[in-house]
Amino acid sequence: MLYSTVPAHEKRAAFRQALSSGRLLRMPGAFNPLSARLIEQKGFDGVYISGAVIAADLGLPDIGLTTLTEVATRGGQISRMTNLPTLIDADTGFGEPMNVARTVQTLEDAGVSGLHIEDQVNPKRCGHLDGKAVVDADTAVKRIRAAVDARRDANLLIMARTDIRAADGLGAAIDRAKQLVDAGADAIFPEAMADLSEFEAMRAAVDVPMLANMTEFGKSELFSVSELESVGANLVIYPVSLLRIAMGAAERGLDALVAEGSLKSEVATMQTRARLYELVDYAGYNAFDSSVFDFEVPDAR
Ligand SMILES: C[C@](O)(C(=O)O)[C@H](CC(=O)O)C(=O)O
Ligand SMILES: [Mg+2]
Repeated sequence: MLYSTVPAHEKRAAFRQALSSGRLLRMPGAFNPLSARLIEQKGFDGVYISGAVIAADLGLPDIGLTTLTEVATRGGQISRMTNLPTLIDADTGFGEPMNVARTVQTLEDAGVSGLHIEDQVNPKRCGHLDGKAVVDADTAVKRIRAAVDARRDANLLIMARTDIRAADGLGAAIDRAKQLVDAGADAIFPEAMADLSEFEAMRAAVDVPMLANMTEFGKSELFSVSELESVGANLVIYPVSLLRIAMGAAERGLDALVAEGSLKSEVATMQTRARLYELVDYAGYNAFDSSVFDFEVPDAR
């Protein structure tokens, strides 16, 4: 009822432990707090909170327009709805290294389990688009050092993302990843790897957990869980997938309403009222106050 029952520091400790297990952790992106509950019920290992989704949700492109306050608010809303660890996209850290420090503390207060900071210039863009530019190594390293020094819970995972692969190739990505790990990054997010062998090369180069980004319509092929396991990835995100699925369904539903004058034909594919009530735990609230749920719910699954 109401919120997650696991405090943030325990989720962070559990996340650290899971990452060291050698198992590939699967973290779909939640597009709202409710979808985080679905991700948890389906048995996933964690919840990703995507910057692209936060921006898209507000009707904005993913070019660094969202503010730290907006991102932290969403991070808190999602984190408090799930017992799973959450990993949030902190983009470039919202400014200079001192801003990065504030970003880390603000996101830590929001209850996330980890965050990633990337080495793109401001304004940033989606990592799977052409024409990205990255900052020099010194600036990238300063961002990570500031992030690591700012956290108060030693288990808050600071992940360094590098976007340099698209501009300067795999060799540069490996060099950059090593520098970021030396600067204190707990994990690495090599963005826009071209194929499995690139993940494998990155894996061999650094000895911290490595993330694979399986975003659709991007630069990377959509590798399966077992393929990613075989190259030593520790974590896989499906950052925008649930939003794409939901928006695809919404668009088809609206087309049907226009064409048919009613949504009758769509009802079979909708989440039922009963399932929604199960997900938001009406029964739990009723145990607290029996007047909450004293009605019949039609259409049980
Ligand atoms: C992971 C990512 O940073 C995100 O914001 O979810 C995006 C995803 C996307 O735009 O497909 C990225 O890869 O840059
Ligand atoms: Mg992003």
